Amino acid sequence: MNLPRTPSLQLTGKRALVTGASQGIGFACACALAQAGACVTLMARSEETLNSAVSALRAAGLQAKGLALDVTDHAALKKAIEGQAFDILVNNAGTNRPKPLNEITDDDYAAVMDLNVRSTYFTTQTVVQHMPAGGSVINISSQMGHVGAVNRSLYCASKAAVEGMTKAMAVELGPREIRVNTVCPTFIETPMTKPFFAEPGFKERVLANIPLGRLGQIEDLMGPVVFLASPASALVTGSALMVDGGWTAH
Ligand SMILES: NC(=O)C1=CN([C@@H]2O[C@H](COP(=O)(O)OP(=O)(O)OC[C@H]3O[C@@H](n4cnc5c(N)ncnc54)[C@H](OP(=O)(O)O)[C@@H]3O)[C@@H](O)[C@H]2O)C=CC1
Ligand SMILES: O=C(CO)[C@@H](O)[C@H](O)[C@@H](O)C(=O)O
Repeated sequence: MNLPRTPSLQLTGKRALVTGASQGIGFACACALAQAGACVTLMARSEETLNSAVSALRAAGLQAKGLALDVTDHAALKKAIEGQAFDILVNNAGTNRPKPLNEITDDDYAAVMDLNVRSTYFTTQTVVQHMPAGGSVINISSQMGHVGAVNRSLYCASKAAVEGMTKAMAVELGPREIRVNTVCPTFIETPMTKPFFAEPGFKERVLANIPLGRLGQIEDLMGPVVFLASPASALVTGSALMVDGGWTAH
């Protein structure tokens, strides 16, 4: 009797692009994909931080390239990756400006929506033009795309928009055998969230909502990203993979 076989999690020969990859969650995603065998292009604005990240991967014997670019500048993105095909796209670059609803300005709105929503939308539009069948788009959303939180109306709106575009793009790109999914982390201490963790009582309030009883770590995203990039998730599209310790389960 032939036993069914677990599809491979290996990404050897695959080309991946990760936005916001010089630190935090994006860096962990880039490491995960490279450790699974992919050749990874890491994108971020600061050339210095990006070079350190790329050097760290290369020093570990992994295949990595750097692309110093502002991901909100589509024209520059289009030009930089012209003629290149990627099998995997991780839209990770994102930001947050937590404030009460009545203090959010037009500038806050534009900054958060521009990076979290508009750049995710148009980076995907650009990259999928040359993405082959079997390709995978992974949007780093958040548990906040599924629940509300005080002072997070703008961020929650942006991540809910990412959830919406993910489903619609999954439907539209399905016939080309391109899958589109989100990964939704809970709170993880990174350069973005460090100032929030410094607020008195913040960590305790976060932990009170996580049934598994601990904060996330960047390593918690690595398995989910490799899974969604690989044939192990071949029939998974339009879905949200919660990496939230159970926050949204209650
Ligand atoms: N940390 C957390 O608790 C959680 C984070 N998330 C999401 O994960 C993603 C990453 O978050 P996190 O790692 O914390 O963020 P960080 O701020 O620590 O890292 C952001 C990365 O994105 C890059 N970046 C920022 N703006 C741009 C831009 N305009 N163009 C290109 N690159 C850019 C930064 O480099 P540079 O500044 O040099 O461009 C950096 O590499 C975000 O989408 C966030 O919403 C989701 C849930 C939880
Ligand atoms: O998405 C997140 C948690 O799921 C975090 O990035 C937070 O929203 C953080 O940015 C915050 O608002 O404190």
